[in-house]
Amino acid sequence: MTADQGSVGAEPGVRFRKRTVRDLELAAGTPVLVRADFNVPLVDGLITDERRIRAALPTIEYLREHGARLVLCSHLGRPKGPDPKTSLRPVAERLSELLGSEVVLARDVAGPDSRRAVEQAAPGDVVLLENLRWEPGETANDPAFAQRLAALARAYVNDAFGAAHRAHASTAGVCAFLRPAVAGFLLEREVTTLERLLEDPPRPFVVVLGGAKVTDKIKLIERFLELADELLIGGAMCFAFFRAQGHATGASLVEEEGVELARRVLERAGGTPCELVLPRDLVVGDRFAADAERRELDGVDVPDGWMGLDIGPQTAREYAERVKRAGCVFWNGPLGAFELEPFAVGTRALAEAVAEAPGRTVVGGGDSAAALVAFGLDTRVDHVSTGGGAALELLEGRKLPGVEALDDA
Ligand SMILES: Nc1ncnc2c1ncn2[C@@H]1O[C@H](COP(=O)(O)OP(=O)(O)O)[C@@H](O)[C@H]1O
Ligand SMILES: O=C(OP(=O)(O)O)[C@H](O)COP(=O)(O)O
Repeated sequence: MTADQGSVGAEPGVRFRKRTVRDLELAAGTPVLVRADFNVPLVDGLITDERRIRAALPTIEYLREHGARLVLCSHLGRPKGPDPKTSLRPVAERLSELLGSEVVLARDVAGPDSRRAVEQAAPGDVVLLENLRWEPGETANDPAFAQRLAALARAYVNDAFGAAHRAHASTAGVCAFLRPAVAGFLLEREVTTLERLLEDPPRPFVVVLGGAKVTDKIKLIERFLELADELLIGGAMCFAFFRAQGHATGASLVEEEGVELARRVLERAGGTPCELVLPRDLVVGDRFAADAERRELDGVDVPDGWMGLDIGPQTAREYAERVKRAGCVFWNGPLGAFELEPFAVGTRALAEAVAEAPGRTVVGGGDSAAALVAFGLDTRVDHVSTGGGAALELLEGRKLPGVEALDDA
């Protein structure tokens, strides 16, 4: 419906169990270590999607206004050690522009240059450490590295929702050495928005799941069969269901391991309050390519030599209608091979329906968020999560180490 990416605070009606930046008592110049998720996509050194940087601004601005010295840190990519290609310099430059003041990029990760930069910073200044993953102690959650990070500041704020499912030195280990340890506004918003889907969703609650693999999403499917009113399935994942039902799947991407899981889901769905909905028609191609021959099938039996690459027009219309009637919609995973223009129609129709839906709309990160951005519709959804894996783990009911480590409210 409308964008709330800039809004801060817990989702109304949901209590956040952790202390937040609002609970910090900050004297002028207090150094605060802020873990953000600036893991943004880069092409030739240029940031192609800056939503994660913008989403961190409310916490950064709040701390600056309260006179803190900010010590920002993040990972970028999965480097095995220091590598200029994964430097946070492009992030420091973009953040400087967005804040309208210089962000000093330290040359190391909590080493002598970081310490010097923090010492020289004035109240309201921002220092960004280099890529946390240049240090092996980060992913190993090494206490010695966590202690080095902690020594840079007198309070810790975690605002890195996208990395909250990682038990790393900067997301979890550091809290053993640095208190208070509180959540930033983004982390609070993400957790409470997603938890509300599990606790008290406006009804009817319609969930749309797509993507490649049933095995990736099986826990989510099982959870939503108990919680949602309607569960609409799309993407290559539906071929495991069709195979389990005995339909021909041609050359479609079928995950063998997923077929048995899909069979179990189909058996269980009858005994739940949720309506499980599969596509009624499909678009097929003669190969996985943008210039493939494209055909619309009136049904779901895929002929030999063809592969299902999108939901068909009847299914797209039906899913759009269900989404528009929903009190609340959660969408994760594209409904077809949306990177290939001829097979993006179903995913685009769903994205448009989510944008137009009058109910509450929440989109998980990953490819569905990328699709929304590509279609220019991301600002018309109530909440687009900045986390892919983190959002799914939270919705599966798993505890996020980056949240658990913080001070209880
Ligand atoms: N019918 C299909 N055939 C082949 N690939 C598909 C099909 N539907 C979706 N995909 C692919 O699935 C990928 C996304 O799957 P996944 O990573 O599970 O989603 P997400 O990142 O949203 O969780 C996309 O690259 C998309 O091209
Ligand atoms: O981009 C991220 O994950 P996501 O693609 O699941 O949203 C996070 O920054 C976590 O990165 P990681 O999966 O390398 O730990």
